[in-house]
Amino acid sequence: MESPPSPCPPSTVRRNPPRRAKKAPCASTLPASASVENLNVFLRIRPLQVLPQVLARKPPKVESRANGKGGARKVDREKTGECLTVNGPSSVTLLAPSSLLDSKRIKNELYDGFSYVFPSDSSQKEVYDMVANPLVMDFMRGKNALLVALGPTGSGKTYTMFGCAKDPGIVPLTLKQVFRCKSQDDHHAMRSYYMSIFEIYSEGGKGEKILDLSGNGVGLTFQNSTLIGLKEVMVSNIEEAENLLALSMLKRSTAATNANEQSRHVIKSRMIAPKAQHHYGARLCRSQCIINIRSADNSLREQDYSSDGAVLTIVDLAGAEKERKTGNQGARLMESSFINNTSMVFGQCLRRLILKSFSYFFVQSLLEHQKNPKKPLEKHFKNSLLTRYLKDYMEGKKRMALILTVKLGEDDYSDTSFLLRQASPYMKIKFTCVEELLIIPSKKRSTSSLVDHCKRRKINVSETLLFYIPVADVEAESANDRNEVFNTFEEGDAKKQLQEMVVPQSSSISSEIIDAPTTVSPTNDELLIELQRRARSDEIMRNFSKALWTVLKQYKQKLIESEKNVHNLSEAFTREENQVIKLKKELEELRSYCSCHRLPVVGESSSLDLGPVLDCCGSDLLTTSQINSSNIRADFHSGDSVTLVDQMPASLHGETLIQEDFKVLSDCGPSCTSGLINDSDITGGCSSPLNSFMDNESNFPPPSVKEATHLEENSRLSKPDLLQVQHAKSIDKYHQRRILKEKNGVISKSAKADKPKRRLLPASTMLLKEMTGLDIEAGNQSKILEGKLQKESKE
Ligand SMILES: Nc1ncnc2c1ncn2[C@@H]1O[C@H](COP(=O)(O)OP(=O)(O)OP(=O)(O)O)[C@@H](O)[C@H]1O
Repeated sequence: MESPPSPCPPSTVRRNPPRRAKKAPCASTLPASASVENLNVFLRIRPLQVLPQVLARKPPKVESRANGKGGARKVDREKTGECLTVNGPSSVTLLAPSSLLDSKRIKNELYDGFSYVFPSDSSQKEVYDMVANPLVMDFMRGKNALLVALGPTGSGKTYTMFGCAKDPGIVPLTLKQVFRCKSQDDHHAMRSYYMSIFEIYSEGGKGEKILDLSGNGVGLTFQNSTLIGLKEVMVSNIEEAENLLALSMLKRSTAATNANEQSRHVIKSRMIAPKAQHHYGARLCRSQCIINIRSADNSLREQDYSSDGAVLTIVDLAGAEKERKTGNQGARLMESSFINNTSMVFGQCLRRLILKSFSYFFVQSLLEHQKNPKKPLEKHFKNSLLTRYLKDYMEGKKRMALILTVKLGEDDYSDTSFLLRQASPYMKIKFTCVEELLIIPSKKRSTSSLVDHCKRRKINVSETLLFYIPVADVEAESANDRNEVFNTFEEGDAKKQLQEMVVPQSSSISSEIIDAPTTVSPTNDELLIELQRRARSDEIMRNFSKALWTVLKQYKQKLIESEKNVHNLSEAFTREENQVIKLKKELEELRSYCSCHRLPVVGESSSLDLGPVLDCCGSDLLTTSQINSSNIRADFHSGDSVTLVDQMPASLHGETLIQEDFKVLSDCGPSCTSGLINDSDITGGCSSPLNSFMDNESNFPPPSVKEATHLEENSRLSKPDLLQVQHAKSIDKYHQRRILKEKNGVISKSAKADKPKRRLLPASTMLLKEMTGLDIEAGNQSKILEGKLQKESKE
């Protein structure tokens, strides 16, 4: 039965949406197969003054508040100096101090939707029954559970969790309940229980440390989501468990700050025996204390114990405090910063859970992630050791409950207001993908058969679906929430996409389930477990694909870089090739200029002027007289000619010739291409290249008168004689030019050094012999012999 939302007076602001307060779950009412649950957030108000008579008085009757009216207690703030009034079992009003109210800056605030509000006169037993007992029952059924106490310093967290000797708190009462069940139920009697207690603290604010309280009090390290070295102590009965608890509490690091000086006075005034104070941690603790109770199946081998069984975790957080108020300095200030940081991170994780419970969280974050892959999915739990340890809870994979403790005094208004504002949205958190750990063997078997069946049916369930299956199955309230979720999406693609993702898949899965053979009739709970398992494997695959994606991206980057390199190299190669082509062209050009190197092809009626040929060989030792021009006349055509350079020995290829000279000599060439040399060739010299050379060479002296007459005489000579004359003239020109250049210092020493040597004579002769088939030397020798004979005959 649900109570109507509390009315909100005009002078009061409603801080959280008017939700129908849920009936506080208790052992008897909590359904075993509840699949979707809200996070239970309880509020406990510490009495304004903790007097011995408070402890001594009898606890009020629970029924009077449970009906929704008994808890309401209108308090006249002016009279009591209280800042909080209880309106009902699920709502409170925070009364602003009169100074702030008068300035109209602040209004009274109404906080609604708590699982239950424990007024200041609530007893420990009452708190246990409402808060912890349902979790203990779940634990005994094999479900994991977590209970966390949150609140400002001195608000009664430790008191609520541990209590005192006379009035034990949640932890000792839990242990009692566990061992009572063990003794009463045969099934539980088969199980063993292990306890581990440790604290996370900061020594002078220098990093977070973990201390094993249940073991030897040694420091622990946290690696890969496990505490290394944490000792689990097996407890067989309530006495053992209580002793271990008392010993551990003695080890717990404590220190008082200015802020809880008052509390210390309270302790003193309560006149609780020091032993009792220490017995259940009534000291003021500046560390996060974590108590684990684990159940294990006796039938399992020892090595399997650690992985088996449910765990009930109870956390007593160190109280957040305002540095301004405490006046902490130095190491104490650092320490309180660490505590505040842990509280803040814890709050961030819970706020993230709120989004997650609205189902579209994953879709939204995945869409965001797809848009901007560099943006990491936020993981606040990594920011503190406690939240890292409680990772599964912080990700909504396991159930938990919160108990907020607040102080009632007007001085505590800001602390109380801060906590209530921070915690009021936590009530929206829903557990939709809790990983169930069923320890009952029969259930295990049925689950595995269901898993096999589902495998056969190839039911494909995505994580998104996981959120909606229970939503579709459960009732109207959940359906409304789903609509809320859809409505939060803007009209357009995103909404369509989400609907497409959800609706067809859920319909397909339901049809699959309907089609399934009637021999297997899995319950919703079992189906949910299977879906959760699948969601987990989906998540693993998603993470794997993310990693793969990252690696592929890196490879792609490398590929692009190497492609660029290849491109650059190919460009360089093309440049080099062009360069080579250019150089080849230049070489060709040079060769083409060097037409005098062309060897005449011996034709049928070839007539050759050997002058240029001899010139090009640099054979200045050859004289016209040595050449029988009539014998070596050749008529060659440019097209048929074979280059002399190609056929010359390597030693003659431009190595022994001075380049400059080579050019000069080569310039004579084209004159030869015209076939037989005309008279004009002799008088006018060579054809254009030679002419141009002659014209350009201003330093070249014009022919003397003597030479002119000699030329005239020559013009009357026969053609073979003319050839001789032309040859002699070109050699003459060559010599003249050399002398001129030497004078002008154009020819360098090295060039002089490269001057053709005498030994070239046989080579050129050989070449000529080869090319023309004429034996110049033989001819010369025969000439000499002829001359000698003539001389002798004259004599
Ligand atoms: N409901 C209560 N009834 C009687 N005494 C209470 C109650 N709540 C708290 N106290 C007393 O108030 C004092 C401070 O409480 P407690 O040490 O539990 O605060 P705390 O929130 O744990 O502080 P811290 O965060 O600094 O550890 C203690 O002496 C405790 O006995």
